[in-house]
Amino acid sequence: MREAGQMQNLESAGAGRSVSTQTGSMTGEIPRLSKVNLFTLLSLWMELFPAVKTQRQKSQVKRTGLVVVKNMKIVGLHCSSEDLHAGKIALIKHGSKLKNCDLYFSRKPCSACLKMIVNAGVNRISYWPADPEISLLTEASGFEDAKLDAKAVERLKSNSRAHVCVLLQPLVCYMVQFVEETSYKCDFIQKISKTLPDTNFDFYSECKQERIKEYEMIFLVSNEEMHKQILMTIGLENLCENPYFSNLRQNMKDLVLLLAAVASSVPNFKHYGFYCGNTEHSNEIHNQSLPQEIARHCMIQARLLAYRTEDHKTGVGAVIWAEGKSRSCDGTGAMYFIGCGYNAFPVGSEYADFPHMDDKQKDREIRKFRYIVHAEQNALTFRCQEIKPEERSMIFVTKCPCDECVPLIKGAGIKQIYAGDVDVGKKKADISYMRFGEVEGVSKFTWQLNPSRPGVLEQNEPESRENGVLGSVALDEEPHQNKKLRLANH
Ligand SMILES: O=c1ccn([C@H]2C[C@H](O)[C@@H](COP(=O)(O)OP(=O)(O)OP(=O)(O)O)O2)c(=O)[nH]1
Repeated sequence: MREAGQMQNLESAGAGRSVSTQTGSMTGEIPRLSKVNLFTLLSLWMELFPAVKTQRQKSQVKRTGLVVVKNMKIVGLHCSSEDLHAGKIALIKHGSKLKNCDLYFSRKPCSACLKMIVNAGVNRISYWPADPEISLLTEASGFEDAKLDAKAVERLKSNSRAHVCVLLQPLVCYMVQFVEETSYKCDFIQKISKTLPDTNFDFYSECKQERIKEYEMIFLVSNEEMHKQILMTIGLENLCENPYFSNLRQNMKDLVLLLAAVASSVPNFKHYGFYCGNTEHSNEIHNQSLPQEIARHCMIQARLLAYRTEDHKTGVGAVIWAEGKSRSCDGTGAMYFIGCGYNAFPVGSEYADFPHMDDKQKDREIRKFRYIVHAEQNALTFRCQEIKPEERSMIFVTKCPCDECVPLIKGAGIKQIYAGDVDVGKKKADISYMRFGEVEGVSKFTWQLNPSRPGVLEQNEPESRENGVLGSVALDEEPHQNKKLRLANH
């Protein structure tokens, strides 16, 4: 038996199947991200959630991302705010529902957070083994406090029922190559590439290199000796010996590289972003839409989810967020997580239960389409919050929603769709994409050049929104005068 399409068990059906090589991966096999690595990557990514402008980084307390998982389903995506650490936010948001949950932190939580989440009865606390939330890479005055806190964390850990651990699985063979290849080939990059006058300019690789540098600075401790010292202080002396230490660092580097590749596949590039194609209403729609950096952030979450697909050929990820009426304590501002999923066969089915063929296969009976549950369908089925009609809710899908999904999205009361649009208007033999273009009452934002004239929009922008909350400060989207690629921070 397997879990739901939201979070299937990798080990049961994951890596190493034979496929018809549409992926172009080196062996013709499609690698798959383990659920543990997916949770870990999402926690790192949540640490990078575009900060609300007023958020100041308190020097010694590092921003931290958090993924809350219950019965293998993601029930919370959070990041710390100016006032509250991620663990405290989890406590406020989930309370006693944290019982038996697994928490994935992008940094080892501090003692104040740990005592509360342990007290709530969580099952497992996993953290990224680099600099903890109370930074140990700090100037002398704060170092003693940071060490004391690390000691208290160890004491809480050894006396708690919860399993507190580092969970990093090595990526399956060719995973990094596969992600790099599919990120480069993904619709967003291809759409930009087509418009670049200089075809030799590999802006994707350039973007990825910048992201790697940036994320290594944030998530890795560059100095190996320093990293060992941190591991010793946070109770991981057993990982300081080789080969454990070098394996750990290699795993960490691979995950950072993977994150950089996926993040670069939805880049902050010139005037590209998620826009409503209808220029007549563009101003009105623009005001309703999310800031581009948040839309890109959520689409990258969906892209990460797509690497858990059970479809041999086409991985699709979907994530649903909503915007509350006012900013909450979460570092995501007014935005809160509703649900996520990817395309997979029905819960409980075995790998061989259903056909896996695409429409190149003449015999329609052995095609996958009537069996596979779509990413949006899994996100809706396994959502952890209701979709409130009075709030703006939005779904991010890595490809255009098909005719089976569009009425579901609309019927569920989702107000906005952010999606790729490569298949829009296509009618294939067993799946079609005709309805997306015509659907009314839902705003659609697809990846394209800003349809309003660049410059004009920026100067006249009346108001901007920060993480879903109206604000008076203009968002600093890229200044676009330079022909050369300029890469902004995520
Ligand atoms: O809204 C949608 C549409 C499709 N899918 C999934 C279902 C199926 O697993 C796959 C189908 O993708 P596609 O239409 O691209 O067909 P394909 O046969 O995989 O590829 P091709 O583009 O060559 O036809 O995508 C979703 O999850 N959500």
